[in-house]
Amino acid sequence: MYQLPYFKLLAQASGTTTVKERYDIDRHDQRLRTLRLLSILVTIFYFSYIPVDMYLLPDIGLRSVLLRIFVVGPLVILMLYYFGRPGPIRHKELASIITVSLATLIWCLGLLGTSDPRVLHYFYAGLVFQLALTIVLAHPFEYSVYASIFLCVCLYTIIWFLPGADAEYVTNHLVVGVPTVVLTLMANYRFSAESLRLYLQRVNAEELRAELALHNETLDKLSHIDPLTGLANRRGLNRRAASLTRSRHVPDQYVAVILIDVDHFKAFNDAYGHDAGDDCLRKIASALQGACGPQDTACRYGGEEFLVLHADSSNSGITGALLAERIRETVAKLDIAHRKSDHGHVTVSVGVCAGLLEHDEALTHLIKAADQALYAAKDTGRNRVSEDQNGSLADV
Ligand SMILES: Nc1nc2c(ncn2[C@@H]2O[C@H](COP(=O)(O)OP(=O)(O)OP(=O)(O)O)[C@@H](O)[C@H]2O)c(=O)[nH]1
Repeated sequence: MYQLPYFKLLAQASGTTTVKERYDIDRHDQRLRTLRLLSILVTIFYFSYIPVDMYLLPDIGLRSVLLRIFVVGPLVILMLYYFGRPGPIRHKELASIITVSLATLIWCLGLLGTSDPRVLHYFYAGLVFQLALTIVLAHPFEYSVYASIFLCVCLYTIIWFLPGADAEYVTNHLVVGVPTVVLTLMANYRFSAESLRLYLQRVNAEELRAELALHNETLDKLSHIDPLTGLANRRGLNRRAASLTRSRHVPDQYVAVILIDVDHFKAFNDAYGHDAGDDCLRKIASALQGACGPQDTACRYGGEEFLVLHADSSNSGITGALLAERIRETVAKLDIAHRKSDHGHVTVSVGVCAGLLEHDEALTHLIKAADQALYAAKDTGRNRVSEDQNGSLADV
């Protein structure tokens, strides 16, 4: 069977629930705020008609005042109280529809007591209730349809009991009434469908934004990680160094830069193949991480070159030179066979330089010095640690 697009959208699944349920929950506060404000405005409008009653139909003026104040008044207070209670927004919207419908019924019953024929002109004001329901309060379309049917039954039943009403008068009234009901319901349908469409658009945009943020986070992580070893890459190192430089807790961060280069790695690749070379780099990377403390950052600095940024802010007493020696030993203990090495297994040469990370360029200077120390370690036989001590090199 054909279903209006608005109802089709409402019935669609949204996660574990339907769009309708999610729409009602997500928009509860906003819809309640609007409902409360508009209900108060419609009530003021309703009560402002008391002088009109008294002027047009003085014989029922008092009855009108009493009905409006002592019957509709408490109904409105009850409705506003109910708005403040926890509960689904649809129940609150239903409560406001019932209030308007009862106010219409009470107004109609009030008019029944008059013998003044001018009541027929005034009865057109009954259609204002229709406007309030469908356009001003702009309830969900399905509720507006039910309420409109109730209003029509109410108005066009009572009309026959008004003084002077006949078939011709009722026909004239219908000529205005029917288009009012149909057109305001059409407008209400558009409001309901449009507000649901906007809501869904916003939900989609939010979901896309969250997805994008997640992708960005993953991309950010990937861009700071070396894919072969899983260690930080140069970008990751720079970020860590920048965070140390700007650390407020340690104004002048004392660090050691430890540069590690695999010895005779070209020969290793030539002897065992590139895949075995990759595997060797992965093993050395995980050995590095094992030797480092939680404050240290191990990164793959280049092809077969690694760098550890040692920041001993917890004052454990482990100096850069000590850590460098530990790294050298750990790699040697891996005992990765290397028949082209004098030692028979893979070894590393290490250069160390310690200093203050007081500004952004400090890291570059420390790396240069550590690199000099690394050259010295290579030149003096490899498989050793060499330390740069303020420009002069020393073996550890
Ligand atoms: N398997 C593998 N090899 C790499 C990778 N990156 C660089 N290499 C190789 O590492 C080797 C480095 O060689 P060299 O710079 O000559 O240094 P070396 O042979 O280690 O000699 P020394 O450093 O003087 O002891 C080159 O053969 C590169 O191809 C990598 O990601 N995987």
